[in-house]
Amino acid sequence: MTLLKVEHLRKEYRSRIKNNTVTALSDVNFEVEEGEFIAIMGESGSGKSTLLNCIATLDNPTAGMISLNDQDLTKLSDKLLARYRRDHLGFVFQDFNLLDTMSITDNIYLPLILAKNTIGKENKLNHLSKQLGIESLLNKYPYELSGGQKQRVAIARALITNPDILLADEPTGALDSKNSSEILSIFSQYNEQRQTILMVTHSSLAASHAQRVLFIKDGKVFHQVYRGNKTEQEMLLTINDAMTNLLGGIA
Ligand SMILES: Nc1ncnc2c1ncn2[C@@H]1O[C@H](COP(=O)(O)OP(=O)(O)OP(=O)(O)O)[C@@H](O)[C@H]1O
Repeated sequence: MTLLKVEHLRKEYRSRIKNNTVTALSDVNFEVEEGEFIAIMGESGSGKSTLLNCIATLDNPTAGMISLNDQDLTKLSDKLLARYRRDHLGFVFQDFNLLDTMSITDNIYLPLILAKNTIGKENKLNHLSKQLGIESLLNKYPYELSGGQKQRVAIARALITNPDILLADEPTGALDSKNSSEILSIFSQYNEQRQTILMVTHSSLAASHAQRVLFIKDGKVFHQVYRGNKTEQEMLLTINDAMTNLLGGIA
């Protein structure tokens, strides 16, 4: 079943000083099936974060349509959007975005508290913290944790509401290779349990965990590769080939 549809998405930014217009996205079209794990790649400034922010309803598109479960997000009022974001979307960021004044437990509970949906919160926390290996961290504070531990906590916080889609912007960008690989394995495991994931990344190694990679250039999706039956290693070679042949290399 199609979960997410992006049609003719356009985003322009107007500079206040010179009245210049920057076209971050010119005409983006793609669909995501339920249970897919998709990576979005493209060179710096190609519009990856803008695209993710529009899907996350954190930014307003200039034109076009984004629908999740047949609900057109571009037509919702700000109040309904905030609710929609809370109830249906999960977020993981490069810099974790945990609140230092709250314990790990309270950080993970936060989306449930904001959604006023705290019934069974202890069971949800127990389940996720076991899966993510963070049980011993629950009474600590974010500043006491390593980057890899913080990202596991951020994943628990993103998944505690059981979101339709997990949106991740460079989730391994601040991690060393060992922690990156652990976080990507966690994504793959949740994807095997049918969690839909959309991840922006610079890293072809990170993208090789996905089932499909979309390449953005000049504000459009201009190429995609499918994992199919390829191993991660074979997928990595395919992605690197695509980058070399089609983009002239991405940093
Ligand atoms: N708030 C903004 N105001 C003006 N221009 C912006 C704004 N946000 C992004 N842009 C411009 O839109 C274009 C796309 O930016 P975006 O951050 O989406 O790219 P990106 O592919 O995520 O880049 P990177 O990989 O470097 O993070 C760039 O030209 C950028 O300068």
